[in-house]
Amino acid sequence: MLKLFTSHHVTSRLRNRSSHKLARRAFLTTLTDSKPTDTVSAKPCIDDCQTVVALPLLRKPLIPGFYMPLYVKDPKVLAALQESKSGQAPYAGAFLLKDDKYASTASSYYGFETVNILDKLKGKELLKKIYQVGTLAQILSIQGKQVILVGRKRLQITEMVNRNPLTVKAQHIKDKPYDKDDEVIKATYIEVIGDSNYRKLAEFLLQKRRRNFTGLRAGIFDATDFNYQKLADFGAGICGANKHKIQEVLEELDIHKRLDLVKKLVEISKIRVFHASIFPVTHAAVEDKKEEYGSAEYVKQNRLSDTFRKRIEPIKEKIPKHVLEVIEEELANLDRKEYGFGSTDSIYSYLDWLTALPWGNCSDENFDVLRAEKILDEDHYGLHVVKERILEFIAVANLTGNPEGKIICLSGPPGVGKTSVARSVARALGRKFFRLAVGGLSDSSEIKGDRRVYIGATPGKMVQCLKEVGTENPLVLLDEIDKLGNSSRDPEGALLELLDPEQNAHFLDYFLDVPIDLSKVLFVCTANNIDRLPGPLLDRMEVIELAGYTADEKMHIARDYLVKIVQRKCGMKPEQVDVSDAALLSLIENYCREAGVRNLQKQIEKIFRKIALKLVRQQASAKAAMVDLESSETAAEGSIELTNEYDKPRIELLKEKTMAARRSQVKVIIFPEANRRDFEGLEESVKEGLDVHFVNMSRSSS
Ligand SMILES: Nc1ncnc2c1ncn2[C@@H]1O[C@H](COP(=O)(O)OP(=O)(O)OP(=O)(O)O)[C@@H](O)[C@H]1O
Repeated sequence: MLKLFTSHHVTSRLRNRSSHKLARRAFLTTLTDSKPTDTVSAKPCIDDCQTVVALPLLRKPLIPGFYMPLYVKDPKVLAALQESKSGQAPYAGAFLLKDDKYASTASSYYGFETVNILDKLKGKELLKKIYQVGTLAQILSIQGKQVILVGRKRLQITEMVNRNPLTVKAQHIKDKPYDKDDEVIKATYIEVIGDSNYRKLAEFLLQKRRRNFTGLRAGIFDATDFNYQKLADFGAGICGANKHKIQEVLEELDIHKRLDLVKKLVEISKIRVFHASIFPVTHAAVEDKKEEYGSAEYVKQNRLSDTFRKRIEPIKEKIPKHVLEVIEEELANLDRKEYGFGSTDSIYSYLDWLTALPWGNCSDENFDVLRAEKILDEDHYGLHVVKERILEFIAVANLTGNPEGKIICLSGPPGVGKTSVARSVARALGRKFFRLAVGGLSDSSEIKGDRRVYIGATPGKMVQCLKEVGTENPLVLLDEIDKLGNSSRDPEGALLELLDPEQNAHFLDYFLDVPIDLSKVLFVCTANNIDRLPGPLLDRMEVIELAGYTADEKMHIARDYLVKIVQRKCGMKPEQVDVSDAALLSLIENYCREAGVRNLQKQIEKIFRKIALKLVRQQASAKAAMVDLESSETAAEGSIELTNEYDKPRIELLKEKTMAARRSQVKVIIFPEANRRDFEGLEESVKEGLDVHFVNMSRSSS
C-alpha cells in the first residue's frame, strides 16, 4: 500500500492549526485512491465538472494528489470560489503562469501562492499567459482570503467562458494506457524509486516538511500496491525543481516519458539536497564547490543573490546606510538558504522590492514660471485663478529652491479638470506623475503595506508608486480624498502620516520595514466636496476651488482642446473631419449640461468613433473596388493597353470604377507610345482626372 497520508489527518490538521503553520507544510494527499472519507476524499461529480474558474499559479503547478494553499486577493475570484465550494462542484482549475516576471513580484509567505498579482491581467490576456494544461483542484476550505486546494486531475483548457473572473471550459485528460509489465517502464521506475539516493532524498525532503508526517515516511516505499503515474507525480511534486520542468511532467501523458522526466528532476534535487545538507554555509564556500557539482541548474540558482548585487552596485553610494545594511543582511540570508524549499521566496520578494526603489534618483526640477504658464495654458482653457495660484506656488519654490509647504487640494465638481491640472503641474515641474486613488480606501495597510509576517504581504501603494515612477520626487495625486472609506482600520491616520512633512521624511512601510524619505514627493489632492474632508487633513491643505463651466467656456474647451485631443487619439487628420460650432453648441445645450466637461468629451469621442468607422469602411470598399479592377484588367495594376480609339469604353470603365472607389487619381498606362495621338484625340471629359503614362513597346520600361 502506497499510502502516504490520509485525508482525514490533513483536514483535522487544517482545522486545528493556525494557517501560517499549515501553509509551511507540503500538503500531500494519499497516493492511492482512498475510499471517500471526510471532505478531502469526497469528490462530488468530478467527471461532470467541465467549467471552472481558472486560478493563475505563480510559483509552481499543482500536481494531482498535492495540496496547495492559496492567497486570493481579488474579491471576484474569491466570490466565485465560494460559490463553487457551496454548490455541487467544489472545484477550480489551477494553471501555472508561463511568465517568470510575475513570480518575482509575488509576495508569498509561508508557501502560500498569491493570486492577486495579476490585477491588470484579465480575460483573454490572462488566458494567453497561463499554460493550457493544468489541474482540476478540489476546494477544501476557504477562510478569509486563504483557500486550500487539492489537485485531482489533469485538465486541458478548450475555451474561455467568462472574462472576469476568468472561467474556462476544460476537458479532463487521461494518461495514455500502458503495460504494467513493460520492461522499460519497470527499469525507469527502479532507477527513480529503487535508487537509494532517491530514498534518501525523499526522506530528507519529507523530514524538512515536518517530521511529524511519520505515516508518510513509513509507507512511501512499500511497493506492493503502486501505480507508476502517481509515483511519477509524487516525484515531481516533492523535487522542488524549476516550475516549468514540473509543468512538463504535468503535461506528459506517456508514463514512460513522465518517469524519465522525473528521473532527471530528481537528479537535480539530489545535488541540491547534497549541497543543503553538507554546505549550509557561506557564499564563498558555495563558490568553491560550484565547479565540483557542475550543474547548470546549480549555477543558475546561485545567481539569485547576484541579481540583486548587480542591481544595487551602481547606486550603492546613494542608498541610505541603514537600508544598505538590511540589504546586505538579507543577501547573506539568501545565500545561506538552499534554493527551492520555499522560504527563499519571501527573502527574494523582499529584496526585489528593497533594491528596486529609486534610492537617490530624482528628476531634474524646473521652477521656470514662464514655462509653467505656457504649459498650463497649452493644456487648459480659462481657469485663471487656479493657474495664477499654481504659478505663485512655483514662484515661491523658485525662490526657496524647494516646493515644500502646504499641500494643494483642488476642489470642484466632476470633470472640471482637477486631475488634468495636476498632470500639467507635474509636466511643468518636470516631475513624474502618479495617481493614487484613495476614494473608498478602507485600510491603512493599503498605504502602509502589510507586515511581512502576513501571508501574501505586499508593500503599500506609496512604495509601489516609487518603484513604478523610478524617482524620489514624483508628483503624487491623491484622488478623491473626500471619499476616504469609513473604517476602524485608520486609513486617515496613514494619510496624515504620508502628508505631514514632519513625519513623511521617515515614512515607515510595514512591508519594507525600513524608514524611507518621502519629503521630496509633491502631493496634490483632489476632492469634490471639501466639507467631507476630515479636519486634520484639511488643516494641512491649501484648497483651490475649480468652479463649473458656462456654456460659452465649454464651447471654447470643446473647440480648442477636446476636439483636437480626440481627433489625435482616433488617428484622424484635421482635414478629414470638421465639427461645426453649431454641432458643438447643440451637443453642449442638449446633452452636456453638467458643470464639468467630461461628458462633453465622451460625446465628442462618440462622434469621432462613428466618423472613424465610416472612413475605414470607405477605405475598405476602395480597396475592394481596386481588387475588382485589377482582376478585370489584363495589363499591370490599373493600366490599359490603348491600341486604338475603341479602347475609349475601357478607359471610361476604369475611371468609373476607380472614381466610385473615391480614388481621385486614375493611373492609366498607355502603350505603345505610338497611340499617344489616339489618346490625345479622346474627349476632355474622358481624359479628366487621369494620371497618364505613355510607354514604349517594352512594358517593363514604364
Ligand atoms: N479648462 C479646461 N481646458 C481644457 N480641457 C479641460 C478643461 N477642464 C477639463 N478639461 C478636460 O476634461 C476632461 C476631464 O477632466 P478631469 O479628469 O481632469 O476632471 P476632474 O475634475 O479630475 O474630474 P473628477 O472629479 O471626476 O476626477 C479631461 O480630458 C480634461 O483635459
